[in-house]
Amino acid sequence: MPQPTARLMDGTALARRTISAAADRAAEITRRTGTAPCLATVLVGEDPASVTYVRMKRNRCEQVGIRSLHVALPTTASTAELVDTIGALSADPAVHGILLQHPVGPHIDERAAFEAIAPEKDVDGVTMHSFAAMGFGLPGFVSCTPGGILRLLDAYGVELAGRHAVVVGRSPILGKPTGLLLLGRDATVTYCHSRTADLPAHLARADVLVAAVGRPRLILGEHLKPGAVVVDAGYNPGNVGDVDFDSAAARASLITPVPGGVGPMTIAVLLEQTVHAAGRQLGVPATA
Ligand SMILES: Nc1nc(=O)c2c([nH]1)NC[C@@H]1CN(c3ccc(C(=O)N[C@@H](CCC(=O)O)C(=O)O)cc3)C=[N+]21
Repeated sequence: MPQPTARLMDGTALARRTISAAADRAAEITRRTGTAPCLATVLVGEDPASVTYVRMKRNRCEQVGIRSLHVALPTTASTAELVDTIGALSADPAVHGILLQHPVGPHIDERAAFEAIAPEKDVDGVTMHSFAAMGFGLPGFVSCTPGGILRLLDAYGVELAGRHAVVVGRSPILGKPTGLLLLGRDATVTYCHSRTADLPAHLARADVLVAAVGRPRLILGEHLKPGAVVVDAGYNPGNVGDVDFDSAAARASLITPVPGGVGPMTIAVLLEQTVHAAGRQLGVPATA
């Protein structure tokens, strides 16, 4: 029996457009102030996936005219050292945005480290200040992956108001803020997580499903409501998502691929927020 095939939500193409606009804005800021926007990236330890992600972000920065300043700390760094490092970047007028790559290792108080990021430099949307703004629906920096997810849904005309969105995962920088943003757009939001009883019963009721749990191919086509919109925000080793793409694509109406879906949009939002932060700190108001 031939199955309808979902349309792809192409994160690579949307990211290219978003990044090109950010590059124009970065050039304008540099031209008017003589100072290029600057993102500081902070990495603790040498986890190979984290090293790769940070390198990707820095390469992308350089391509669009954002300077990047990298701070690598050893795995043995203490919370106090990390907080001091981030505090110094927060106070440095040459730095406009700060990204602390997650995870930082179990011996570090990650929340304390994130909170050392000055709110006006929190271009990764990880501080309590940014989280509260997301919750209240106020302007501010959004968590990059959740922000990228909303941009994808908007670009493909996905209606959110009144629809049932199911978020699988509740991590502080991914699942939880994604639910807040969806709620802010008047979706009816259900969070599922490791303690959820009968996950399939919730999945079957999702008009919009966001998988953000980090369990390879947890979600199968048979779990989906026919015609569901499926966003795979899972990042697992080897570029494998949380959704079993082939079976899900046979049942969904729209779906993000991995790679080429949410990942590129995460970086696009980071760059966009970095140039926005730089524009404000350097006193170059947005023209458009
Ligand atoms: N503070 C913090 N903020 C983050 O935003 C953050 C983080 N920590 N820790 C790790 C995760 C992971 N992450 C990704 C970003 C882009 C791709 C991405 O662009 N992936 C490409 C594939 C890349 C390839 O080809 O290897 C894609 O999906 O098409 C993936 C994963 C951001 N994260």
